[in-house]
Amino acid sequence: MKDTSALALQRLSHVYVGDKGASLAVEDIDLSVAKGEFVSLVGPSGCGKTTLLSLMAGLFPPTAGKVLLGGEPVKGPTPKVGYMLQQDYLFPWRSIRDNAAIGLEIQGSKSKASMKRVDEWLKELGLEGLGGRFPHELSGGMRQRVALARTMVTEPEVLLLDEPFSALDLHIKMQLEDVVVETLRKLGKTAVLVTHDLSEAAAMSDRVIVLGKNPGHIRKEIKVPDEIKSADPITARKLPGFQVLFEELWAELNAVDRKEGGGDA
Ligand SMILES: Nc1ncnc2c1ncn2[C@@H]1O[C@H](COP(=O)(O)OP(=O)(O)OP(=O)(O)O)[C@@H](O)[C@H]1O
Repeated sequence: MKDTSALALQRLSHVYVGDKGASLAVEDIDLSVAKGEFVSLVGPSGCGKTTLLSLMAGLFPPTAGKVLLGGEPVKGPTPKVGYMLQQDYLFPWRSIRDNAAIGLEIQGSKSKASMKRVDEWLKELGLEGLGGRFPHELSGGMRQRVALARTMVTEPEVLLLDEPFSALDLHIKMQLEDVVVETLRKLGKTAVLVTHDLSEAAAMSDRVIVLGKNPGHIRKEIKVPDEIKSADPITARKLPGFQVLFEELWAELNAVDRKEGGGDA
């Protein structure tokens, strides 16, 4: 039967081979993400979160198992998947508008119509009138908005978010979490977030996957209650059930640490 999820990992394992021999990073991971769903991956350092995102993005093939995107095997990087990272990687010599258009250039789809889309995204993300400025003239939060515009302009189906807010001040980070959730919900996009911040995972997600390590594996899946996941992340944190959810995640991560000598969450 054809897999109908937006993104699926099936019996996925990955072994890194280097000078010091082979090491099993993740083993036997099964995960299905539905279209429009927001899933977070949390777990101790070294449990394989970035490895999983890289495999989802098709940056390298898994040692065993499959990654499916819309039911089709991922064979390499594809424009259907967008990536947002902790660093914004804006080019300092390019204007904000030209930075936001870089994905289009790489795809060879830069045109008058697609540049109109760039302008619309800059406006949508609160950057109207700043297209002619340069990255050094913008704050960290605004630069991450440009990075989000650059990603959204290429119209990916799935967004992979690798700690994109971790370098930002708390209130900027919370504002941006809201912007990302609102944008993805409006367009029905699918997202997978890697974060060390349990509050962020709880406030943004429909589902949180807690990973264990040695090798990386799925330890527990925690569904976010409806009242929390239907609120925006800032409001979600104020709801009575939020603390309960946070405590559940906290207890689970501490259990990983006790069992596996975890490292930072
Ligand atoms: N290129 C590589 N070569 C060899 N081993 C690697 C490589 N990349 C990652 N690993 C190992 O694979 C395991 C998973 O690493 P990964 O970076 O995916 O974990 P992580 O959960 O993202 O960690 P962190 O939270 O610290 O970013 C670790 O044991 C790591 O040392």
